[in-house]
Amino acid sequence: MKLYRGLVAATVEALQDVFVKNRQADRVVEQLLKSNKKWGARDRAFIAENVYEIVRWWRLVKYVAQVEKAVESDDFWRIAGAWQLIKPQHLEGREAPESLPEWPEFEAMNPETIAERYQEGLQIRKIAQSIPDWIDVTGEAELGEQWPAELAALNKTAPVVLRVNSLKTNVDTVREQLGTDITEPVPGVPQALALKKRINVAALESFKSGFFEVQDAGSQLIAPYLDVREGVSVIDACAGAGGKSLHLAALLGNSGSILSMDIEHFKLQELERRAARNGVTNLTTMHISSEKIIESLAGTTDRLLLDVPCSGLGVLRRNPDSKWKLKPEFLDKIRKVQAQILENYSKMVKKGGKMVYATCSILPSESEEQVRAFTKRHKVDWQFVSEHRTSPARDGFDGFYMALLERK
Ligand SMILES: C[S@@+](CC[C@H](N)C(=O)[O-])C[C@H]1O[C@@H](n2cnc3c(N)ncnc32)[C@H](O)[C@@H]1O
Repeated sequence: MKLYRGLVAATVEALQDVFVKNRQADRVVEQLLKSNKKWGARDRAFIAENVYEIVRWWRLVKYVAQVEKAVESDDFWRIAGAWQLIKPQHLEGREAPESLPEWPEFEAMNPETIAERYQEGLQIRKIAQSIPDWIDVTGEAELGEQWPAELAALNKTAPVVLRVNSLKTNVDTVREQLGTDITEPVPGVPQALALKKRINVAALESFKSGFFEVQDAGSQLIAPYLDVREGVSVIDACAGAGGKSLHLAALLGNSGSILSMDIEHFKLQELERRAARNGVTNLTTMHISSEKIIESLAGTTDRLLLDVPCSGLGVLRRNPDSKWKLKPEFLDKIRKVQAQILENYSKMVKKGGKMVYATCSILPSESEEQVRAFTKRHKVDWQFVSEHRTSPARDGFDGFYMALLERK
């Protein structure tokens, strides 16, 4: 395989944006690819793949390239070069150049030292699995023996999964449209279709017509967990851009009502666009501009979804850069926010109504323990019904937690 200087330079530029300018990897790649119309499909795939792979394996590649702290352009070139050399051993089916081109940036690089450093790095879990010390310590403390398997699974590339929109079509029709050779059903997740081959789904007419949304299979288990029945009222209080609100609307067949709320107004605007595309007619949005809004809705809803903000440690497969950006202080802070949301927002549920508390975290401290603490404080008015976890290691889904509670 031949390395092209322009493509490696583009990869280096993107990595600098992610690690020096602290920008989000998916935005950086999207913008970069838009900026050069001359790149063909293979060039684009090279840049996107290499940027995401290096971001995912950042600690390991830095170790191999002997870069302590990547600051200068030279550091990033060395990292990109080292990745080219270790990639075929590290990931199945990846091509690599036989040796690095004789570019000035690669002059001081010795392939033998790189191979030795790679073998050394593999002996140390936090380097081999490319994870910051504090996350490794937290994961082990909270998950014990299960941590190494989850950690390894979180470093795999996530599959693209679609949720077929039952308001407009059905799974068989979408399968036929996209091709039975590139789609497969996901056992236990009735509206899900996994893609066997990566395609640009957003460009498809069937996507633009609202026949499906992109949503991980684990995430697709959350809306059904709320046990909605035709005609009920639902509040989705941390609705974001509405992945689960849209699913709830489909489960309700547009009956009843859905109130989608969030503290970020721009996310609700995106939700409204998606709702229109999906043919949703039973949904309104409300921006949470103050706690008073929550108080004013006390005792008004049959069902409440609290898909709370969290560390995102269950979805690292999709957002590998977040492991480098996440800080322990944020985790402490977000646990307090989760407890407050559970405490204050649960008041919106009617007596006899139900609530789901959900996270996309693999950590019990953001999930099971929050629910245990809440039900302990609310023995009189809340009943724990059930809980479920999806596991990247066990199911191949993202790591979600969901608990169902009933108000007495
Ligand atoms: C896990 S995301 C929600 C994802 C969304 N439910 C979906 O399915 O696409 C959590 C959301 O909670 C919102 N949020 C953060 N703090 C909040 C608060 N105090 N009240 C309501 N929403 C909040 C964030 O803006 C974010 O959109």
